Amino acid sequence: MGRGGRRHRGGRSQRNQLEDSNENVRKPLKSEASFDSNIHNRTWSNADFEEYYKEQRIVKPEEWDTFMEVLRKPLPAAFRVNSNGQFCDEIRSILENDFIKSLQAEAIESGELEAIKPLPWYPNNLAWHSNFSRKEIRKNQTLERFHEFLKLETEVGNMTRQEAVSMVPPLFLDVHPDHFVLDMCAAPGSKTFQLLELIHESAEPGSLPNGMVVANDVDYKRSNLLIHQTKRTCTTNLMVTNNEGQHFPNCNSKRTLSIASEIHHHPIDQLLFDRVLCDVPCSGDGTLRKAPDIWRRWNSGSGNGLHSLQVVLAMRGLSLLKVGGRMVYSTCSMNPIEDEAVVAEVLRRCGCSVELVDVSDKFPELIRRPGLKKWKVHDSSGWYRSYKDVPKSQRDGILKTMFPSGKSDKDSTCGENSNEEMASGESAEEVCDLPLERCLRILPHDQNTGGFFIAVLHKVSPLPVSEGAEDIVVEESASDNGLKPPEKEGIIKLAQELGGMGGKTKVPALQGKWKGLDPVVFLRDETVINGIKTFYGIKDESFPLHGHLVTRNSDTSSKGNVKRIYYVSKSVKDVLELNSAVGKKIKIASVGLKMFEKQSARECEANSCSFRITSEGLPVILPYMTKQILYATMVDFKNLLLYKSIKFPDFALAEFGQKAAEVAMGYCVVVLVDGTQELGSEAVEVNSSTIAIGCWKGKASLTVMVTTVDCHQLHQRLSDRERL
Ligand SMILES: C[S@@+](CC[C@H](N)C(=O)[O-])C[C@H]1O[C@@H](n2cnc3c(N)ncnc32)[C@H](O)[C@@H]1O
Repeated sequence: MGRGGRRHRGGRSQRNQLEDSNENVRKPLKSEASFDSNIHNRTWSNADFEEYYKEQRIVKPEEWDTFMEVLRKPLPAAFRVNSNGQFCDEIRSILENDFIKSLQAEAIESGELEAIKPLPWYPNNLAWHSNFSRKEIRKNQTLERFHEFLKLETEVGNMTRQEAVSMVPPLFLDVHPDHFVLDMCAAPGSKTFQLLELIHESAEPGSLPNGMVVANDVDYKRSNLLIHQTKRTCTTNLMVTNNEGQHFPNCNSKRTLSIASEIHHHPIDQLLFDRVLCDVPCSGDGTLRKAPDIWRRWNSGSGNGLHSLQVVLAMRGLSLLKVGGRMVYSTCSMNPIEDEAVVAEVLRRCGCSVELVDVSDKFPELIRRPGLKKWKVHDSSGWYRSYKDVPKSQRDGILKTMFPSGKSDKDSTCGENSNEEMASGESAEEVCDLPLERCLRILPHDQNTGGFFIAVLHKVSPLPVSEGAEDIVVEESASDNGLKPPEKEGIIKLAQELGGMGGKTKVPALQGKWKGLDPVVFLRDETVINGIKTFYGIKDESFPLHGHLVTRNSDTSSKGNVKRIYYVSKSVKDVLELNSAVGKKIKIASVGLKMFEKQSARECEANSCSFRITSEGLPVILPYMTKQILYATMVDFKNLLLYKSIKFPDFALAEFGQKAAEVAMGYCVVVLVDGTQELGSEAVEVNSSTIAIGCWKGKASLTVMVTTVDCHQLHQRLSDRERL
């Protein structure tokens, strides 16, 4: 059984928010309805924008008109087939063999060559581009079947709508299943979803990868979207946190990773990550085609205002990265102040310890441009070629790190070609001497997408002490905030250094309390754990529950206040165990996979276990269950999906009705047998194609515990299979 299939349930409104939320721009979420009604009143131009990017020469003059023309066109829809989804192959085949052909006529009518096509640079035909915008797909009658297909498969978690360019950063991160990955600014979670897919790649049903993903975002509401979105991956290897990325706390690790820790004789290892995705908040003008309201509010100040936050986020990412690890820095802005200037500053600060990786041979079908080496800085007073031209009055908003040389008038040395004064007294244009051409800029007219910027960084050695937060060990102590004085000083010093760049960086705020979030606690109630094990026939040696179950409620007393129990992988368990003290600083919004949910007392009459298995938990635990399993033929299975509740004598196969009547009251699993399996066999032969649903065995009937939309989708999929 895959992890992505048929377990998505969730309110319509939250789903809409997910789809509508501009994944890249910091702005309030808004409804699609208002987007549609306002779209015609919008101005699809901005003189300042045009002046700015002409001056920055992000495209050649002869390309300018095409660049602007494409920017004013609605963004074509793009979507991904979830690679861990149970029906991944079937869905890809429907796209390749059915929709490519059936939508062709419509494409020709609209003057396009093809209606949908796989993105050539995305592996295994799993990401698709449509030449129709999302609005066209919704409104066009001929596209109705395709729209319904997209809607249903997205709703049940088999597909994800995601901007094509937003799919790029995880690809360059090169994630393996045993990697510890930090997604620093993760919400609403499209890229986290991809990272989880990579972590789970090629895992057998029920086997959990060694790696994990920590998905962090400062915004609590947006984190909830992420939690909702990633639920469909059915992963036990995820921790969602709510910290400021630039102050992401140091955590303890069992691994002995850091050479630095030996050199500095640190008493404990610090948790460092194999991969870091630093997809920072940005001005977002690469998303103009999707969010045309940006035309109206665009100005050069937005990028300038975000530059220092972007630098400190990237620096913290690098300090949390293991030596030998890789970090991808990305924005959906085309602005060099948020892009190349940030990368250049990070490289300057890190010296030889960090390299900008040349990825020009990777994903060659992805059309990209090299990063800029020259750019200027602009504010409401005009253009500056060099920091020394910036009047004192403007130096609060314009920082030296925004310029290609990163130097102020004091530290600029004479004779460097980049800083020679022109005869007129005006500074010469600066040229950055770092290999910024290794960065990638994707422009909308390159391949009919949004705009995006990516830099791939490799950590060669520990960061210089002045920059590396990994050199600051944080341990709990009796002091009020848990920091020993010298270490506290270290953090303050770091913050001051970072703040010294002109940004408004504040000293890390230590969270003594959980600020509205219940603490994560390990479930130690033997009665509950043994009850679950006995009822479902789970053996600790095959699927350990002890130490892997957590709750969000500290009261696990017999009064039974625990309502939901989450299962965490070994990787997440280790991090949680070692950081229960640090946990006061990490705000954990969600951890692991919701595996068991409490039934109401009435539902549990005569039932020895008051916890049912959740839809998202079932694929993970099913291979290890030896009790409460029923095997149904296709007819009875489909009838269950269709009628939702069936009395025991009414099943097509009397033997199945009989078995259903005999199983213990409460939650049970109905597995579809493929004709070769014995109806009465004890253990489930689970493989990636096993189809199973959770049901409730009552006094006289069996009732499915799956949402209507999931039942509908599964019924349709099985009917399609029978037809073929
Ligand atoms: C470009 S969006 C991230 C998109 C996300 N990676 C995805 O693929 O869905 C930037 C995110 O950064 C978050 N953010 C802003 N400031 C932050 C900070 N200081 N630390 C962590 N996250 C921050 C915003 O809430 C926003 O969700």
